[in-house]
Amino acid sequence: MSAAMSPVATPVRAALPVLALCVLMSVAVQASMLTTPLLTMHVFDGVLESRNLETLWVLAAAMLVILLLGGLLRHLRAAMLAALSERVGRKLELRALAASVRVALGGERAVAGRALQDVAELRRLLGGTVPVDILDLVSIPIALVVLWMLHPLFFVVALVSSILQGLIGIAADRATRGPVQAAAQQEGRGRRDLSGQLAQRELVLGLGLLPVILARFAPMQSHVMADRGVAEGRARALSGLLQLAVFAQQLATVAVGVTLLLAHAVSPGAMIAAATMTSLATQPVVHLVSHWRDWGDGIAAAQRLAGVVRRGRAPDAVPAEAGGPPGLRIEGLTLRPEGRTTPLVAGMTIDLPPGTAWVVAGPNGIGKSTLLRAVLGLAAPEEGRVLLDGQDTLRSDRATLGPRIGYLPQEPQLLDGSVLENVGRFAADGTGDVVTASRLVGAHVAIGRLPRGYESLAGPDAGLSGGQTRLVALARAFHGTPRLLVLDEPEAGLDNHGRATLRQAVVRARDGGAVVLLVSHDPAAWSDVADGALRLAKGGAWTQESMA
Ligand SMILES: Nc1ncnc2c1ncn2[C@@H]1O[C@H](COP(=O)(O)OP(=O)(O)OP(=O)(O)O)[C@@H](O)[C@H]1O
Repeated sequence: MSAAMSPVATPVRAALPVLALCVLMSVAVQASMLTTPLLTMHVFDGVLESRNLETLWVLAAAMLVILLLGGLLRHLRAAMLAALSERVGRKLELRALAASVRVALGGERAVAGRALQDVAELRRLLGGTVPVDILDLVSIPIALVVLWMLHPLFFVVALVSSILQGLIGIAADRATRGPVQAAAQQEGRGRRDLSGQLAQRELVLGLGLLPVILARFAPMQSHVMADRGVAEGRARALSGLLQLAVFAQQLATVAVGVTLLLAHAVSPGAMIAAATMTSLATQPVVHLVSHWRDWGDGIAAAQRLAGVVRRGRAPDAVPAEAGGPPGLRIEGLTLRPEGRTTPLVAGMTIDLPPGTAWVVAGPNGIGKSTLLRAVLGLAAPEEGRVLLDGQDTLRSDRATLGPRIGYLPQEPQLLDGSVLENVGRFAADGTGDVVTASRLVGAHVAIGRLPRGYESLAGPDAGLSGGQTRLVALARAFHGTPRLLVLDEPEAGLDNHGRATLRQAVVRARDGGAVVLLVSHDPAAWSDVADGALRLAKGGAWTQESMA
């Protein structure tokens, strides 16, 4: 398996012992199936000649027992493969989700949904008939050995046919994979665009945009159908070719058998056994080719997942630097998001000690929010690093760093759960802390007015107003005693009283030893609270100004 597939290969590697057992079971299952033609041969050659019915019954009973055992093993193997696919699927799901959340930071918001669909696709593939068919391919070498023992010419016919069928299988993969992948990509893109646009339901209906959006979706769907049609056509043609190859093999085996029989080189039983064995051994190849769509979609899903997991790999966490400066150190930071020629921030180096507050200022679109995200370790810089109390925020264990940070994004959102859980960051206890944080930012009264107070539901579909959402999110930012408080335009939507309360909350956090960084379009209004301003300008220029 290639390096690109390694994120998928790793959980599969962990399952190797079980897979090895499944291979052994497959050998036994196939051997049991291939025993039948051999016993039939004995019936033909031995029983018919000796007319000994007792031998016939013994052979029949032996055949029955072997077939029953084979069936039992087949059943056991199916159960083991199902459990294995479930386990691999669960591991993949967690990896894919964690990675897709990190990929989504770069702006690909729908990536998590797609990744989950891909895991489901892969689960279907692993839990379906394809792994069984692949394992059953062991029938081919077993049959080849037995055919060699019956007569080398049977072996040659089977070998040539197996190679031919294998080549047809590979051709089927090559011919169908491209169009299947193209169709899946188009479909994914189209669905993402459509669901993104339809999420703005009021806008879409209000402005009468639905017909336009659906009209744009239709041609994309027909491209998908066309790609799938091409793949289906090719697969049908190759499947027909495969059937032909199987018939040709059976005919060749019978022809060789009759020739050898006439030359007294084999017995009639051996000829029948060779023909039956040949068709049994080719069954898994025929199945694999006829299930082209399953493995085509599955492989495409695995490749997409591998891409997401690779792109979303968390940077290796490094321990905090012993003797690192307390507070926030921004060291040689250059930010240049993908696709930009000029940096948003160039070579920023500053120390912001604990117990200080700073306003980040600059015109619209200059890079203020991006700087805050880089400080939090959410956006990777082109150069430089950010240390919070000596801990690199990008290369850190987020579960440890998270509780030390308070963050109000520019467009705050709440997660599905109660207001209490949202403010308290889903910690098991700490109602007191939640109320303290809510009081501090002036959210307590507004929360009290909600139908179920702190137990009211929050989250995207809970129906909280924009103002209520901002207040709850502000309380969440101040919850606990964050060492770093990052607030992106915290005054937005607040009235004069709200602003005054927010100011007091910032003073409390600052005096409690936090470093506060806040974006404001009116830095002068913070002059009595902030120690200074970081001003961003065009081309990555920046200045640090004192407000004292
Ligand atoms: N991940 C990214 N990929 C590409 N471009 C990005 C990325 N992140 C930010 N940008 C671009 O960087 C620029 C600065 O955006 P940012 O939101 O940081 O500005 P801002 O100063 O906070 O703006 P505003 O005051 O309007 O909120 C924008 O042009 C934005 O499109």
